[in-house]
This record gives sequence, C-alpha cells and structure tokens, in this order.
Amino acid sequence: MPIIDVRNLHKRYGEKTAVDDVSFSVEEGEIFGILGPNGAGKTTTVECVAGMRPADAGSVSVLGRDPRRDRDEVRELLGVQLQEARLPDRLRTGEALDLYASFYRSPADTGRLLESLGIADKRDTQYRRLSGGQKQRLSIALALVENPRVAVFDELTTGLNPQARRDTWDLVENVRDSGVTVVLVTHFMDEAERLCDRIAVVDSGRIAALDTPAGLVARTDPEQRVTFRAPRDFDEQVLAARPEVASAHRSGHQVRVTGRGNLLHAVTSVLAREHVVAEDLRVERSNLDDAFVALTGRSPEA
Ligand SMILES: Nc1ncnc2c1ncn2[C@@H]1O[C@H](COP(=O)(O)OP(=O)(O)OP(=O)(O)O)[C@@H](O)[C@H]1O
Repeated sequence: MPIIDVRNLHKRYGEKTAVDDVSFSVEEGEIFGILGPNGAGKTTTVECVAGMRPADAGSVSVLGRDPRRDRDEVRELLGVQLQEARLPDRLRTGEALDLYASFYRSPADTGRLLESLGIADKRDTQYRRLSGGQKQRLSIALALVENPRVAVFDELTTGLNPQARRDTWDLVENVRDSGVTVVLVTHFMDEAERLCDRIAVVDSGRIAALDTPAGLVARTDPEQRVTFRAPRDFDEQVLAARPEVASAHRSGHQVRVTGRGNLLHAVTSVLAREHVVAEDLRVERSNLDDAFVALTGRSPEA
C-alpha cells in the first residue's frame, strides 16, 4: 500500500485554480520530490495532504486514513515542516521542542533529536539568536518530534548558504535512512536531482511528469554536446563529415559540436587524424534542468 495516495485533487482560491487534477502516490521509504516553479501549487498540494486545507474535489489517503476525517491519526503519522516556519523570538530551542512533544502520544526523545540534527548545544538558545541554518534544523526537529512515518519538508533550503544547504541535504538523507518516508517540496533542480528517488514535476497546478530523475532526463532530447579549444587553423567543418555530428561551430578558439551516438569518439578520432591537440575537452550531458525546460517550456527557478 502506498504511504500517501492522492487522486484527482482539485483546489481553487476564488477564480484561481491552484491544483488541477493532481494524482500521485508515495511509496514507503522513498524521498518523493514535488518540483515546480513558484506558484505551481506545491504548497497547496501538501497542505491538502496534511489536512490543513480542504480539497474542492478528489481524495487523499495517508496510510489509509483521510487527513480531514481522521485528523488526529494523520497528525501522528505525518510530520510537516512548512515554508518559513516562525516561532516566538524569545522561545528557546528546547522549550519549542518540549512544547511540540507535549502534543503527541509517543513523541521522540527531544535530546536525541537535537543531537542528531547537530543543535544539541542550542537547547537554551532563543529562536531569534539562531542562524538561518539552525532555524532550519529546528524546524526539521519540530516536524520529527512526533516520530512520524512520513515527513513533509517544504522549501527547506531556500535562503541558506551553500554549505548549510549541503548539510541540510545530508540531514534529509539521514531522516530517510532512519526509516521515515520523505516528501520534499522544492523549486531547486540540483536538490531534487541529488535527493529524490522519484519526482512529480508540477506546473500551473498540474503534474507535467512523474518519474525518477534519470527517467525525466531520458525524456529530453538525447543530443550530446562536446566542446573544446583548438588552434585557429583547425577547420571545424571537417567534423561535419562524420555521421555522429549534427553541427560544429566555432567562436574564437572555442569549438562546440552537437550530435548523437558515440560523439566523443567521433570528435577525438578526427582530432587525432588532423594532429590537433584540443584543450579543455568536455562532454555536456542533459540534466534535470534541461528535462524541466523540455517538459514545461520554462525554468523552475523563474
Ligand atoms: N490563500 C490563498 N489565497 C489565494 N490564492 C492563493 C492562496 N495560496 C496560494 N494561492 C495561489 O495559488 C497558487 C498556488 O500557490 P502555492 O503556494 O500552492 O504554490 P507553490 O508552488 O507552493 O509556490 P511557492 O513556492 O511560491 O509557495 C498561486 O498562484 C498562489 O498565488
């Protein structure tokens, strides 16, 4: 049985359709990504999953329970960290965690939770004195304090510096490795590609594709690109004679070749035959960014 099952979910705000016939299921033990640009309907979708918003139509099930009807049970099963969680400035880390723990029947050991998130030494620090990364860790701890089966993280790394982002990614992997299924809402490609087992690409309230990161990339044009630097007297058009090569262009010393099949071998054998020493030879592959643009016609970070 999937841990979360969403069928034909619809949600409007007045005239605005935020979620338009969205269906997906999340399997136990995976990191499931919901990826899309700002305003795509990601937060609304997870708020409906968590029972925080009523859907207009469709159904949501969390381990067989309805998040609106079986609210208390779903609250124990699903830990939610929502965008820009804010706590009172003077509340101390340990107090916040103890307060949240008091809401649940079998909460986690708060000391161990702080330890595992690397903020044990911040137990007595007021919320206003925490760094961005430490606030983020606390919000993860608050989502995990109920010992949930699934954790929902919404835009976890927005606003963090590169090191704090990478540390947060490790934390998310640790959460999954501890047996908690993770739903990760993000508009960052690199984050989705690095962390998610499967990704629902959401655009304008609809799911444009749902697949593994590699599966999404495979849907894009299989064209490859090889670039290198070559002396000016090398005529790049000799490359065009090879069947693998679709185009060869030069800009100054920089040559850019596109094509299919074993393009790298085709290029290097021509260079060897012509006795050309190429510098800075690179193969560019499609990534999730290309896949996203191919699927939706726009950049996720737009
Ligand atoms: N409470 C609300 N009232 C009216 N419109 C809303 C409300 N919440 C969201 N919307 C609109 O619904 C659409 C989907 O918003 P939602 O927050 O679900 O998207 P999102 O993908 O999570 O984007 P973001 O990352 O910017 O929050 C947006 O156009 C948004 O402006």
